[in-house]
Amino acid sequence: MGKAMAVNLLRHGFKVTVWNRTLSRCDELVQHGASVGETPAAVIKKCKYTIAMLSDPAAALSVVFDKHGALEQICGGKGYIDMSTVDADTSSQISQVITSKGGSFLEAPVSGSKKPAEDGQLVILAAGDKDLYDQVVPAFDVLGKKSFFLGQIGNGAKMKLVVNMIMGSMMNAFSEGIVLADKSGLDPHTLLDVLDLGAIANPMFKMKGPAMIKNSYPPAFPLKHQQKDMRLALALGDENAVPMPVAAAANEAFKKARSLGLGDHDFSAVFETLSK
Ligand SMILES: NC(=O)C1=CN([C@@H]2O[C@H](COP(=O)(O)OP(=O)(O)OC[C@H]3O[C@@H](n4cnc5c(N)ncnc54)[C@H](OP(=O)(O)O)[C@@H]3O)[C@@H](O)[C@H]2O)C=CC1
Ligand SMILES: O=CCCC(=O)O
Repeated sequence: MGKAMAVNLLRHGFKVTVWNRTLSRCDELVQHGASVGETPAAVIKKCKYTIAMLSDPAAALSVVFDKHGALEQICGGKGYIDMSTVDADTSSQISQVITSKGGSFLEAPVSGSKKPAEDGQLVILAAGDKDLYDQVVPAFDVLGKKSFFLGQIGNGAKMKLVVNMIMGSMMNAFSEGIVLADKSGLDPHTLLDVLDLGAIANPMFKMKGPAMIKNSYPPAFPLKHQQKDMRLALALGDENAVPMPVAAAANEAFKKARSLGLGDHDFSAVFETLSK
């Protein structure tokens, strides 16, 4: 995601300095015109605005708090925008330390996967510092087709988790439907055609269905991240005493898929749990 987003910014004339834990993964971006910062702190030192796109809460915290992390160089006049999918508490911790050093902070997780990231078609769910939001709208306009400003820190994280909880639950129901159609003697391709014409037609079924029928799961949104999002959404449900039996069952299926070694496949690979 980070690579696709950086390429888009470069294409649209933004000056971009990149860092990645595995630094060699920056090479392709250098070919597109990016400079490399040796550490997160070096990126912050050089740039007025820094965007983070990291796997999970532990990674997001590590890049801020660890040695040579963002916190070492953040100061007044600099903005830090975390676009990773994390929980509200992680986001609040980051916001607190960034602002305590005079920096401004925005959480801005995204809907949309690898292709929308490449095409600048993400949906951006921002919350936090409104001034910073207004300053970075030109970059958001390149990265996404629509940005929402959702108010106080945590609201972006929560909205993202609710959306992904629904998506993960739908993927499980969809998988069961394909298997049920197949095992009961129907053509699963016809099922896709029927679904596509009715009230529950959606881009996810349309894009992923044909590959799933062939047991092919080219990674767009890695299954391990979808399971992380189910886990974080269920924790949000715990906090708010919201019963979520459907999401809990979907989370179990994603955990099972991870145990089968499918974590780096697309999250549609949860389909495999139905035949294993
Ligand atoms: N893929 C998708 O379709 C979407 C993903 N997201 C969210 O965006 C985020 C990134 O997803 P995606 O790009 O797919 O994930 P990837 O697994 O492809 O990339 C994860 C990134 O996090 C880095 N990272 C992991 N752990 C650490 C750590 N401890 N310290 C520093 N860096 C670390 C990795 O570095 P390294 O290269 O060294 O491993 C890599 O750059 C996730 O929060 C995901 O949920 C949101 C919308 C869509
Ligand atoms: O967090 C990942 C979302 C993937 C998508 O919206 O297609």
